[in-house]
Amino acid sequence: MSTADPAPVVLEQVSVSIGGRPILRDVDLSVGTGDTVTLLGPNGSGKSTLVRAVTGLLPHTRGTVRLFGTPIQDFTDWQRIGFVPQRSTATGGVPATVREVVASGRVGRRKLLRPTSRADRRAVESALEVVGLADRSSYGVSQLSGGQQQRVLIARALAGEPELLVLDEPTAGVDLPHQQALADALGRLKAQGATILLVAHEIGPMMRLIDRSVVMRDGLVAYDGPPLTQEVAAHTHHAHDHDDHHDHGVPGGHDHAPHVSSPLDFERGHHR
Ligand SMILES: Nc1ncnc2c1ncn2[C@@H]1O[C@H](COP(=O)(O)OP(=O)(O)OP(=O)(O)O)[C@@H](O)[C@H]1O
Repeated sequence: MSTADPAPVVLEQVSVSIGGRPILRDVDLSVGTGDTVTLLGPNGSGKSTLVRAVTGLLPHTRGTVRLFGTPIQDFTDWQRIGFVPQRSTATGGVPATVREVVASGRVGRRKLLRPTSRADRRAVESALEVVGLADRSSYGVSQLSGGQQQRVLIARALAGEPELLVLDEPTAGVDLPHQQALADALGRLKAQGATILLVAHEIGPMMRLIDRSVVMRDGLVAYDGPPLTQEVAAHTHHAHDHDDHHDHGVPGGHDHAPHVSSPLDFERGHHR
């Protein structure tokens, strides 16, 4: 891909309010073609809100969000973007098989009313292999464990072969061998020129892919720079608050289980 391509993600002075409460405040962020950027930060700092604004799930109140150079309100090429939502926000209670959910990741790529192509089937098979669920493809998603359901969501996004992949804590509840498999799959996507924006508490084996880290705090970008070391990134809950936003320490940080609902929960009536 040429460097003249517009950056896949550009946020300029973006603010998001929910119920009148400011959640993101004047966020500037640019993710260039082929970059892998990890979003870090303590619980409630606005990471999920940011990725929901980037994926069009949440409207921004001020500023500009551009995807591949197009203001998000005019953007229609959604098949270029893959999204892995936070765990348990999109699979609970869905009466669908693993293969159906993964194949739904191809929908944006298919021509209207055309049967699935060989490329569709190959992409679905390969995504199922990557997450280690090929032998469970006919299982109902609700029969699977939480970690396996998370792997289904990852496979769905990979099946779409996106140019921009946004993942919100994809490895929460996923065991180490499957984290490694995901890192390998993301590495292959990256080698093909894909751009990756990753919210993560546990970077684990994905550390080697990271080009840049952005740390959120209280709805602001508190750090944007070289990747944080694996040790620092993996122990955010031990880090002390840093007021110097240009060092490599993580400002603040409490690791936790995600607890904030996503709009998908509301669609499915899963209020938490
Ligand atoms: N749907 C919502 N309704 C009300 N408040 C919300 C909603 N979504 C997020 N918030 C609030 O916005 C703030 C930022 O939440 P967000 O989920 O973006 O943080 P986060 O950094 O992703 O944290 P986590 O790691 O817990 O997911 C929190 O104070 C949260 O309570």
